[in-house]
Amino acid sequence: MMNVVEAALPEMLLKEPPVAQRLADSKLVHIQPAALSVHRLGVSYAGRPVLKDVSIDIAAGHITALIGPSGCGKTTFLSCLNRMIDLVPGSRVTGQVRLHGVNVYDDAVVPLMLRRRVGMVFQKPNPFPLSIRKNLQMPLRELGIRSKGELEARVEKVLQDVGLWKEVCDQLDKSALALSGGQQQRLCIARTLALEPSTVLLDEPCSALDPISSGAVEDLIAQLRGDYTVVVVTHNLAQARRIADEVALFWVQESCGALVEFGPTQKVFTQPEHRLTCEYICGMRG
Ligand SMILES: Nc1ncnc2c1ncn2[C@@H]1O[C@H](COP(=O)(O)OP(=O)(O)OP(=O)(O)O)[C@@H](O)[C@H]1O
Repeated sequence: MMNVVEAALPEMLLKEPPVAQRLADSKLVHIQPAALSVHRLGVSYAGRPVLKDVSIDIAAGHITALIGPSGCGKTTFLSCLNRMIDLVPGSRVTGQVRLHGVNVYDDAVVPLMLRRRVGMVFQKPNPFPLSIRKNLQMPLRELGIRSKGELEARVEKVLQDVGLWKEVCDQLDKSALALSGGQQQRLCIARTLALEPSTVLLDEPCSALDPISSGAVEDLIAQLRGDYTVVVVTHNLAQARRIADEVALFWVQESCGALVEFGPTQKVFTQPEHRLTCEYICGMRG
């Protein structure tokens, strides 16, 4: 289901209306069932290939988990989806990533605009060293919201959305760094959601947290289903099984990361097609 923001997405990603018009005219912009369509993606760092020939369709509104042993290219894959990879010196990307039909590597796409639509949350919570309120007002101001009343209402809304409002409503002017790790991570997710993304990328969002905080963040991720397209890297297979609609297993093959298996979670965990998947989920490999 497309919301208004997604419907306007291609234009918002592009620098100039004439380019958007040209793409629309050439029928390159059209709605696809997949939110993200990755075709023959390859990545190298300083000439060393680390990911090869990955093709995958990520369904809109679903949660897709990326699993696999350390170094198989999960983070690299994730960072191609919103072009965070552009920030790594010496990185080179080949192939295509299409977001609702738009090639995100098109020259006309503005990476900063893309990253608003495709937000990212990292392993270690990274709130700004500012108050809780300011952490959220900053992205809201980026959206052009200036009215004090609207800013207050939006701050409350995103905190409600991540289940933090009751915990922090009487301490909004306290430093975000004084929150627990789990609260900081939920605040970082709130900060990402404040920019009204269509897609949220999460790179091992629970692995730096204690079990209780991890559970709270996991519950929050599960609640994003339907409203956002979510791609999450996790080493926690039980977590992938609990929250993901689809699972992608990556592996290092011939010294380079590759996609081994991709499919519905239930199928990957109970009837895997590949021996490596079977061995990995049974704990015999990886
Ligand atoms: N900035 C970089 N410069 C050079 N090589 C890199 C860089 N980032 C990652 N790599 C290499 O690319 C390969 C894939 O790394 P990546 O972090 O994507 O794997 P991963 O599956 O996410 O690993 P982990 O589960 O340990 O986080 C590894 O061999 C890694 O050493």
